[in-house]
Amino acid sequence: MVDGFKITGKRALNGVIPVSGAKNAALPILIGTLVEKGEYIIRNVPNLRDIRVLVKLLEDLGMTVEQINENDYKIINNGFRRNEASYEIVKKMRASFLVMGPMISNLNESVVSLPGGCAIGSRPVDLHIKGFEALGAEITQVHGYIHAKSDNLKGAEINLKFPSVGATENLMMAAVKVPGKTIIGNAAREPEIVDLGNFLIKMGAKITGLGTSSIEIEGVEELHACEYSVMPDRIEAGTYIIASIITDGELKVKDARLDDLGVFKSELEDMGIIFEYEDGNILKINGKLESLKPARIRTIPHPGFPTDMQPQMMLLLSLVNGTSELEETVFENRFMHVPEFNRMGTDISIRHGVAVVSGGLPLSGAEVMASDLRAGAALVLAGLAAEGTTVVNRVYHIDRGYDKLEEKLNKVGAKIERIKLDA
Ligand SMILES: CC(=O)N[C@H]1[C@@H](OP(=O)(O)OP(=O)(O)OC[C@H]2O[C@@H](n3ccc(=O)[nH]c3=O)[C@H](O)[C@@H]2O)O[C@H](CO)[C@@H](O)[C@@H]1O
Ligand SMILES: C=C(OP(=O)(O)O)C(=O)O
Repeated sequence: MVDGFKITGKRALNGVIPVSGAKNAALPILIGTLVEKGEYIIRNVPNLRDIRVLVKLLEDLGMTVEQINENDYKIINNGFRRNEASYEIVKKMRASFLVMGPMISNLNESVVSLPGGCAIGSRPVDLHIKGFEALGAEITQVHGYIHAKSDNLKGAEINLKFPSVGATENLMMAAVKVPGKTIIGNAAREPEIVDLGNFLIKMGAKITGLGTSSIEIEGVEELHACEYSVMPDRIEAGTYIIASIITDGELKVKDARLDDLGVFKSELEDMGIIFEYEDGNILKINGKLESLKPARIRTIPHPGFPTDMQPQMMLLLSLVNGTSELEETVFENRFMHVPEFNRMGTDISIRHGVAVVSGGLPLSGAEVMASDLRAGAALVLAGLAAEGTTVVNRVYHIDRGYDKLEEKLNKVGAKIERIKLDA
């Protein structure tokens, strides 16, 4: 049996929904505590399945992890206990592969399992590996594991073929203690990279160019532990912004930083949404679903439209009158939600990597299946907007990345019940 959500649709949502710490910043920052010995306090960590998996991995590598209260962790790094990150843990979460950067910088030899693909794409790690090699690591691959010898690293100029978020983060963590200057060209510019970089700078790292496509790192011999608070989750915020638009009532979102969402803000404004901040950090979202215009959007790395908002955006577009188009350019297989949406009454077809959405049809509740994290979140949104009852199966995908999703939505008027279902 697995957990599912039973959602009663068409309820008005009112009040303020809070945004938790960002999964995609908390994961690399917690992994960043492997870079140097000491006692760290990491605050605003979301309560997620992925965080629990990572804590197991950090403990397995020798760290002492104490959850001092719901969202704050103390991590004591007294050095690595072992030099291998096993498949058993890495297979559960791709971000675990980011331990390789700190391992390479601290251990002469290390072994990390290859993460494997997932529903949205094959997701290779060749760019991470090429970068480590440029820093002087000797890499071999045996039985699904990457073995690295890294006793003689030095700064290098690395040009990424694609601005990979994970490769940029892994290479930053590998390079901060490597002698000499490392330049990461065509680096990812996502806000989570900036958050990780600021954490490393707080530890004493010398990094410039964060948020640009050229990151320069001047290696230092030693860093020090620090206290750090993780940024708010921009994808969670975007998901609740869409929840607000597609439901009746006046749902506001607390700690939604629109600037972190790249062109998401201007795309919604072009469709007819007007954003307004109240009391500094409460976002009010104005605009009637019936009067919004359709859109043509393509996902591209930040500051382009975020791929992690694509399924939720598609759901919104399916409720807007007219024909919209959504092109996915970051992951080759991120349209698994389309047949599930269509089971609920949407008219979406995929032509050459572009989803063509004939919007404005009413949704009716159905039994649907989450294939991955954001597809799952988008199906919950569909359930909120649909007539009748929707049952979303396999919500373990959603639990990976949304802190208390049903609890937060129920507090503002939704009716979502966690139930047990056959997988
Ligand atoms: C934990 C985390 O932060 N996850 C985010 C991170 O994933 P992740 O770090 O895995 O995403 P990347 O930016 O690395 O991947 C983007 C694209 O590059 C390809 N690629 C990547 C690395 C590589 O070595 N070779 C290669 O070909 C991938 O297959 C994918 O098609 O950024 C993605 C893109 O914004 C987001 O959707 C994920 O939510
Ligand atoms: C794809 C995502 O995450 P991950 O890289 O952890 O699979 C996501 O957050 O939407």
